[in-house]
Amino acid sequence: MYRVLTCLTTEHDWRLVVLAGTICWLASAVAISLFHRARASSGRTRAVWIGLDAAVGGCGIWATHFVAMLAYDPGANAGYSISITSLSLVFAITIVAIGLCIALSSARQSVIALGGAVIGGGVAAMHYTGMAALELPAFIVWSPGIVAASIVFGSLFAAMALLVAVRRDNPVHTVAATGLLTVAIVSHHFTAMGAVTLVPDPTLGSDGLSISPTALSFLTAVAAFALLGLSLLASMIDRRAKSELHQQKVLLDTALDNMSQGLSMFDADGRILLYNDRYAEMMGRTGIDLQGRLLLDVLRQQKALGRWDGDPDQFVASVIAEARAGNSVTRTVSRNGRSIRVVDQPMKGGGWVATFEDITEWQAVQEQISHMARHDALTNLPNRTLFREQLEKALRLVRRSDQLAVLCLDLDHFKDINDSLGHPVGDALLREVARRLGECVTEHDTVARLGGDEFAIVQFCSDCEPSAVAMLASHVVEKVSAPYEIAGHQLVIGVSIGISLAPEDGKNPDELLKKADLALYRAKEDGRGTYRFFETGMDARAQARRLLELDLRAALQRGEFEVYYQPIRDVAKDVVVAFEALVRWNHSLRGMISPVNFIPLAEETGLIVPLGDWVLRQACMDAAGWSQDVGVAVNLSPVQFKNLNLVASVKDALSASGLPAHRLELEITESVLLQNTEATLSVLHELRGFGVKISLDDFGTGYSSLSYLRSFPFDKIKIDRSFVSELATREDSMAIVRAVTGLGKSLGIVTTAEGVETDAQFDLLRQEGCTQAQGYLFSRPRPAADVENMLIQPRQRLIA
Ligand SMILES: Nc1nc2c(ncn2[C@@H]2O[C@H](COP(=O)(O)O[C@H]3[C@@H](O)[C@H](n4cnc5c(=O)[nH]c(N)nc54)O[C@@H]3COP(=O)(O)O)[C@@H](O)[C@H]2O)c(=O)[nH]1
Repeated sequence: MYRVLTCLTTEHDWRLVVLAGTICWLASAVAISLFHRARASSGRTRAVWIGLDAAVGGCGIWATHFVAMLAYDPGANAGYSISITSLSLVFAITIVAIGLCIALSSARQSVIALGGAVIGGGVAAMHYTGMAALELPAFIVWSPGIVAASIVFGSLFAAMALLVAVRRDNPVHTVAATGLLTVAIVSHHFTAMGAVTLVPDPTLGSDGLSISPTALSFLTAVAAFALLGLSLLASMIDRRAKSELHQQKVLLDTALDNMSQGLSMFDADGRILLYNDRYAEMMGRTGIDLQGRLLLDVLRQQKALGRWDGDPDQFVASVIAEARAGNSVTRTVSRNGRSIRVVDQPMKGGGWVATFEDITEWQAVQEQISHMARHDALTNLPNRTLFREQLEKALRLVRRSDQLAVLCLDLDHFKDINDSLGHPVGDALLREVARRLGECVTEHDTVARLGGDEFAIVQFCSDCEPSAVAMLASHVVEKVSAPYEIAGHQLVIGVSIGISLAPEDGKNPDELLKKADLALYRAKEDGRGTYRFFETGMDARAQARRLLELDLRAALQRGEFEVYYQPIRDVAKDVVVAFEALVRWNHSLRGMISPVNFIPLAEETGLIVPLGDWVLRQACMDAAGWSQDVGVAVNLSPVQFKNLNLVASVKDALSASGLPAHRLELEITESVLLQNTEATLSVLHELRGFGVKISLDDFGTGYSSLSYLRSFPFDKIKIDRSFVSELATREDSMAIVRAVTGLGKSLGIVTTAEGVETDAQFDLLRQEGCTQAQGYLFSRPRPAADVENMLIQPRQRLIA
């Protein structure tokens, strides 16, 4: 130890020692920093960092040595062999590289310490080779103990330096590791120098290929500083780039971890490069290490655990092929009862990015929307759209031995129930009808609600009896017609059914529905509450109906209508007190057409409005010219009440004819009061307000006739002829007539019996105190020209 200190204090120039120490510190700082870079990277990048670190470290050690040698005064002129000096540099770089490789090969402390010790060995190898390059007129005698100590110091401190460096890549540890590595090099050098004893020998000297210590040291110092400076700069740039990269990674991780979607990125071989937790969670891959693994391995593992049931090889091969072809693929998979939409988007270089979205709720909403678009909200039955689809499907499947029938259903007089009892009752009734229809069919059949009170059934039946459709239809009629108990009301409703059959009646939905509709129309015409199959003639009837409609429009223009009058007599006085105006159609080709054959069509088409207007004007005009001031009764259709001009039309008819308002009676049926009651009552009050009389026609045939009497102060009740015709034969009819006439008397309302055909009926009506009578007994409806005759010939039947 004393020898080492003596060498340091007496044989070295301190200024150069400080320079050597500075170079050594810088070289150590750069070497530690590059060591950190090498540790933070992998593969080829790591190899580059190791190479650079070895070069910098080796050069640093080498430069330190030769600057320190400049500080050494051996007492004689010295030179350095170029070849051995160069060899010492190669030793320094190579052995430092080996030490670094060892230290970076494992995370174990012992291996890292070994790597550090090898680096210390490299320092020693360089030093003693460098000393061998020294050319002096003397030879060196080495002190073995001190040589050994120098090697131990170098290796020990270098090992410690790496152990500190790997603890953490922060300034404190970096400075500590740098200090330890500096100590390793410096302690080794000066200890080794202490082992030297020079024995003068004038025969020894330079071989002429040596460089002077001053020149070598200067060049070494400059080169070392330049190299170290550049390396330090490279390391700093790298550190900054790494730091930015790290920040970006943190941002990326934050974004990935907070995404509602799952995401994973694969290279061209299907290796997982990146993924977020949501991906692992959605695909049931939590708890397994996914980073850097091949998707194929992951899927095989999942399959082995029973968590994936596909063919991993086939699946991965197809995904890779699609990515290579540059195709974007979307598919929906099911995991843990959830639906996941997966989109594979190809990347440059053959890899792909996969996004995973949980679409379970979205799918449920879509299904709900689709269900709503194809089902009726009230009954949850298929609507018209779905019905057509199912009919089309059934038609595609139908074979020769199958039977396919389309049944169109219409509830009889549903509107009356809906209007009189309110929509909630109507809705409940429709729901109950739907339920009953469901009970009538099999799982092969479809029941649909086409709208309002229209339903339809497709009966699909393989190898069944031809009568199966008829059986179904009559079962439906029976079932639907059974009484209902809804919101405290006892209701009865009938159903009419039209049936078409495939393929005989048609091969497409439109044809079949049209024909079932025609048959339905016939069922209604035939009294409702029944079913009818389509027959060829029905087409012709429909055609005739269409022609009638066209004719009806033209008839108004051509003036083919005529008003007939039927007298209404006062029972007590036995005189005509009014005439009912009844329209007739004097068709140019078909002769006289009864209103029962065209009024319903006129109402359906809206033509009743201009026609009714015309009758009103004509009746007022005719009545104004009669010789006696008797009344004139005009029928108003419910459709006319929907027309906002009704009051104005009545006023116009009166003012145009000059007929006093009190002579005009307007007859309305109960169905008028069923529709939009408030507005209807206000029109009735307005009409009555200027003196027109209002009569309630066909009394007793509706749902709640009595209640209508409370809703409006009618001037007259007309007892329906269905009661009058059975007056003499049915006690209940008699009771009804008695009740109505009694009611009229007590309310001060005139009662008119319609359809009086016999003296017996007339006598009974007189006995019951009925105010007025009308019917064939007195006269059939007659042309206007016969009115005067009817006025002067009381109770005499006029031959029609
Ligand atoms: N909105 C309008 N409706 C009108 C108009 N003109 C007629 N009608 C309605 O058409 C239905 C059929 O009328 P019509 O064939 O004229 O039959 C009337 C009488 O002929 C018939 N009647 C009269 N007495 C008897 C009888 O003794 N026996 C018997 N079998 N039938 C008889 O009754 C019809 C009159 O009924 P009502 O109107 O209820 O008083 C009919 O509903 C007419 O209302 C019109 O211009 N507008």
